[in-house]
Amino acid sequence: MNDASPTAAELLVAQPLTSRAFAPYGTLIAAPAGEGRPINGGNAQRFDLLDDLRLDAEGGRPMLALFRAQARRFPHEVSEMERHALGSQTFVPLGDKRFVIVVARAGDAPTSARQLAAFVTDGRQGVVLAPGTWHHALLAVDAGDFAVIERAGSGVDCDVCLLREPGSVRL
Ligand SMILES: NC(=O)N[C@@H](O)C(=O)O
Ligand code: NI
Repeated sequence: MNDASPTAAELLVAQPLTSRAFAPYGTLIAAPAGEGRPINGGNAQRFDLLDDLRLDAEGGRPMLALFRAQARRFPHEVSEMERHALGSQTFVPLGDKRFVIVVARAGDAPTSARQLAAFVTDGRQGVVLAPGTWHHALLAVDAGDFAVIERAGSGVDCDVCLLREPGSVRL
């Protein structure tokens, strides 16, 4: 008889998103401090943020999508993760909209929620998920629109894994 007590389901606590903590999974997007480069006769400032979005592998093309997300209820179940092996996926809130991002490093599929990390944005931050980073589908804290930039190609670039040991994530 197996006398090992069943392990309690992992409850992930979403940590404030920082560049350093998110580095294994991708890139944090935030408006830089200070002034941008004056453009348009000084009527605007330009901030060049990223020029390495990985979107063209195997004939891929950049896709700009709009996700009109409903607010999720937290704690939220985490039992299914996905990855886009051929391209990055970028999420940028339109307006002050927080979201939770649950991730695992690219590579072998995670099997347990214990292998995951969870972050919550400050409402203005966005993220670029590096190609192959395992992640939960968008978990909006605040309902609203998100600009999403990803690779569009001939096939569907989305591998899904079901966690043998699921968990949940809370704010
Ligand atoms: N399904 C879809 O387009 N969205 C996911 O890739 C996601 O990460 O939210
Ligand atoms: Ni995705």
